[in-house]
Amino acid sequence: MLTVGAGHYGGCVDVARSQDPPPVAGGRTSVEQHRADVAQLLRPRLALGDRGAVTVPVEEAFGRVLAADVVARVAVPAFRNSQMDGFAVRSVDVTRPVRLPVSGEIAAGASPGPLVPGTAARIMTGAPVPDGADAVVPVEDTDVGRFCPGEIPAVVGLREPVPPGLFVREAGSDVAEGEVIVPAGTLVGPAHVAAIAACGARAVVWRQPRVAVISTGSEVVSPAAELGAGQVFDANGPALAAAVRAAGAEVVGPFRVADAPQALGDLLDDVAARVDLILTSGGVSQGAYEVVKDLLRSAGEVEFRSVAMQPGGPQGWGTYRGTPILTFPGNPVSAQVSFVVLLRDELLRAAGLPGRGTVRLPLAGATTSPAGRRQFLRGARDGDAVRVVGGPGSHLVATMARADVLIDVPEDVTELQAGDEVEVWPL
Ligand SMILES: Nc1nc2c(c(=O)[nH]1)N[C@H]1C(S)=C(S)[C@@H](COP(=O)(O)OP(=O)(O)OC[C@H]3O[C@@H](n4cnc5c(N)ncnc54)[C@H](O)[C@@H]3O)O[C@H]1N2
Ligand code: MOO
Repeated sequence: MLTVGAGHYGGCVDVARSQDPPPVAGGRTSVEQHRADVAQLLRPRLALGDRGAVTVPVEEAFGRVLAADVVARVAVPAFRNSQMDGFAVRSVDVTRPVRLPVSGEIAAGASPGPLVPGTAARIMTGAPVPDGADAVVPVEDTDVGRFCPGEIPAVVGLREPVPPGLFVREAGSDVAEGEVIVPAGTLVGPAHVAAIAACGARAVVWRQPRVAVISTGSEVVSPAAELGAGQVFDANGPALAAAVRAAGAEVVGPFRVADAPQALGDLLDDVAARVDLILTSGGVSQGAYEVVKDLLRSAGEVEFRSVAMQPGGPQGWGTYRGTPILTFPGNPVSAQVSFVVLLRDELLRAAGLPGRGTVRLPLAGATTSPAGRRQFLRGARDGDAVRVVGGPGSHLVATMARADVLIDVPEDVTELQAGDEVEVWPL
């Protein structure tokens, strides 16, 4: 007899099969019901304001929600400076066309002394306007015409009277020192990053949810390894880690663990205390070595059920030592679809980010779908319509990379024609 099972298992581990949920319609739970159960599990534990605040450098503030007002550490501009490359003058010296001697040059970054009355100083954009000067005449409006490096003209001819304040940017004209520049609760975007940086401030943001990502399976090896017989590269760890990050959360891991309950238990014990959510893939169907199901049935408060969706049918949800845990099926398309349909919006919400939503689009061509399962077909936008990409198989991980949406086909729909409207989830 050929025996090549997981050596970590003894005989048949028929642990508490009676814990299976009572069957609902067709023995499966609807996607809506499971989404609602996942939301009920996660929302109280992942509330944005409950995770504590952290101070981060401005470079790390993008995409985070401010837990406190950001206050300007300096005024902006911090000093009176020139808005143009030109000549700094006293407006009282230029009430009519005049020629003024050029008394010096002020480049950006300089710290000039006061302007000698009755003279002009060559000045560059952003350079401090010297005390005494109250206006800047752009070089192209003078008889100098344009600047050359190191060649300071002796005299400049100014053709028109100059009003006070011309092309001078006053200190604090954008924001005053101590002013609130971005209020608490703001989702930090690029313009906020610029404002926070320009004011020399740091950002106090809500800590991101921390999610441990665990791939299970004795056949699963690092994508950097050589592939042995019967092995597969770990696609789920990297994929779920990327998806978690894209949804505004921090990743702990990703980890890989063999079909060995003791090893998985040790890893869960280690991560449970330091994350807000544990995400596993694999080990939840009907095989002899379903490490996740077998361990968590006895050691955790986790329920397993069959959800009426494909891919992503076998699902578990609950807690492990008080930490929420979701167990996704191992097929790589199933794991990714599970994330999009069940978890993505919850993580986005926990990070204070908007959900991705769905849209309705017409199908570019006819397709079929099995009865009784809500299908999440891979699709690609095609002009104003959407077309199916590849087949329904949940192992088609490389094909999925050509898709940019999931096409949601309801349980009772078995045939769709070109032009029929379908619900579409963006990937
Ligand atoms: N008798 C039954 N068998 C299966 C059923 C069923 O209802 N009855 N359900 C099928 C469905 S649907 C799914 S989905 C899978 C789920 O299985 P598991 O969650 O136990 O996952 P595994 O068996 O560990 O792996 C499934 C498949 O995916 C590959 N895999 C796993 N992890 C990774 C990874 N990190 N990266 C890449 N590929 C991975 C693994 O090698 C298997 O090929 O069960 C069906 N069976
Ligand atoms: O439900 Mo499984 O996730 O079909 O492939």
